[in-house]
Amino acid sequence: MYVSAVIAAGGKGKRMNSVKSKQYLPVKGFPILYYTLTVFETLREIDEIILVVGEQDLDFVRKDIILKYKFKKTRLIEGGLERQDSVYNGLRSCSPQTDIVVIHDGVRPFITHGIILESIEAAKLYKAAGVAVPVKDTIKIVEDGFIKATPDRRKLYAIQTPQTFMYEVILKAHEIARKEGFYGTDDAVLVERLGYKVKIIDGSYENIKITTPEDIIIAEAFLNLGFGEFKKR
Ligand SMILES: Nc1ccn([C@@H]2O[C@H](COP(=O)(O)OP(=O)(O)OP(=O)(O)O)[C@@H](O)[C@H]2O)c(=O)n1
Ligand SMILES: C[C@](O)(CO)[C@H](O)COP(=O)(O)O
Repeated sequence: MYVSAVIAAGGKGKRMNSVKSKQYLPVKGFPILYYTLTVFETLREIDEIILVVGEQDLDFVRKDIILKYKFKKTRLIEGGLERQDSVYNGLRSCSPQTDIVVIHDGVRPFITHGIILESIEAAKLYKAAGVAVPVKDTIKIVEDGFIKATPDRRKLYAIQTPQTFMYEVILKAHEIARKEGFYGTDDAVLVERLGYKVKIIDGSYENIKITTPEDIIIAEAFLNLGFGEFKKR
């Protein structure tokens, strides 16, 4: 089986409120994206990495990340306006022999090899798999500033990445969504709406998506503690 990874790193990171996009912010001396790519570069089962970045960042990423850190499996391509557009560009750039594609956010550096491998195995069995964790808070549905409903927490999961699919399934789902003008905030929803059952596999509360400024402090603490694949040296 030929396994491609699509790493989505074409966002502007508006919620981070920083001049530089958040995937390039340094944590303990290295850009966040360096950590995420390192996890995938060092996993033998990943055959190629398609890294999707904003058009304005292509030269900088090629020189200051891919060449500088000698990432051998990574190919760089241009992203789109929304995350979904970036992932679609990534999917179209996968090698023709791709069987399975692992889609991951460039800003989730604490993913582990173990979880990625489980997601690949689940995609082989079920065609579609997403990593998720049970929500810790009680979630309310709110309308016009008032609580409308309180869904049963036992059924609520926070979806993460990687989300891993048989290649032809996710490519078709993206193409249909584009044709119909449907935009979702993850990739699983695009196959859900076609009737596929997406297998949930256990994620990790460490697999945070670096989104707002306090997440940088958390990421630094996680690195100091040797979380993810970044064991204490
Ligand atoms: N046009 C886009 C938008 C987002 N992403 C990527 O998708 C991942 C998850 O998105 P999110 O955390 O929302 O990132 P941003 O869109 O950059 O953040 P914000 O919504 O705060 O602007 C990130 O790695 C981001 O770089 C992307 O590849 N292309
Ligand atoms: C795909 C995702 O990581 C699942 O949690 C997330 O939805 C992407 O982030 P965004 O902030 O919604 O773009």
